[in-house]
Amino acid sequence: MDDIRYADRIVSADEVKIAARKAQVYYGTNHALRDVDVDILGKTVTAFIGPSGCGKSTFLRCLNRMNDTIPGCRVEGKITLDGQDIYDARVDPVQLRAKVGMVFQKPNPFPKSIYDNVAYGPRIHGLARSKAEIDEIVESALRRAALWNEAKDRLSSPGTGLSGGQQQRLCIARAIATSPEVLLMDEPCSALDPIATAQIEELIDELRAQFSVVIVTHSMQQAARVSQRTAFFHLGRLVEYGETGQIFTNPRDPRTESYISGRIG
Ligand SMILES: Nc1ncnc2c1ncn2[C@@H]1O[C@H](COP(=O)(O)OP(=O)(O)OP(=O)(O)O)[C@@H](O)[C@H]1O
Repeated sequence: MDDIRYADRIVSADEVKIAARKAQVYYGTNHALRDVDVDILGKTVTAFIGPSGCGKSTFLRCLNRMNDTIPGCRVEGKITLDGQDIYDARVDPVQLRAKVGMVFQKPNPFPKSIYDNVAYGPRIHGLARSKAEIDEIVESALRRAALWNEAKDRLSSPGTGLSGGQQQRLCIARAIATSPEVLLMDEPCSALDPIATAQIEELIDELRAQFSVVIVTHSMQQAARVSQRTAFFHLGRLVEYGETGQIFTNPRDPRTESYISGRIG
């Protein structure tokens, strides 16, 4: 892949983790997302912002083929992970989702113990040969999700018994237990209070040392706090994509300017 020339800098093809070219999404006859071209970089937090219904979550779900599970939804164009077409018939979506994990808006732990929530992925993907190895993965994922201290004495208690913020960190631990390369987060803090939100934001910043993180958020303050790159979507199109500081202080497109100054949205 050739290097990519942006207005603000040249990005080496090695830095690109996920690339989309002319991505389209249809829900039946509704052409919800049009001609999206974007390069998501490795070890970077990328925020997707834009008014309600502009297609942020739809595009996020393209990146690990979660749209496959929606009846009537069709994706066209090309999306690659490390240069490999993720929509190729040979790609197993379950394996893909182990590499491109996802955390949803509402914490959704399985009705299982805290331990089993985290051990689930490594077990189904055969990532451990012994109980001791699974124990290690569970501890390490809970530590990285900043939940170990609160959970270590109650690993066999139900995950659903945790507070909302703890449940969301459990879902992050579950997603990172399979050692993904990319973590997709769809408004991960919208159901949380300010303290839990701050904990998740701190965690996102730490996770970027290991993963590419893509976060959909309605909060421009959150996008400005946690991300290095921001993509602004409007009416099913990617209008502008660049360094977060530039998007918020010096947007190039008038639609981005209107949105960040509160005139549309
Ligand atoms: N499961 C679905 N079935 C049918 N249409 C859908 C589905 N999900 C989204 N859409 C449509 O696709 C378009 C984009 O929606 P999407 O949820 O991706 O936007 P969004 O920017 O994430 O919105 P919000 O910020 O409100 O979550 C909308 O027209 C929406 O009605």
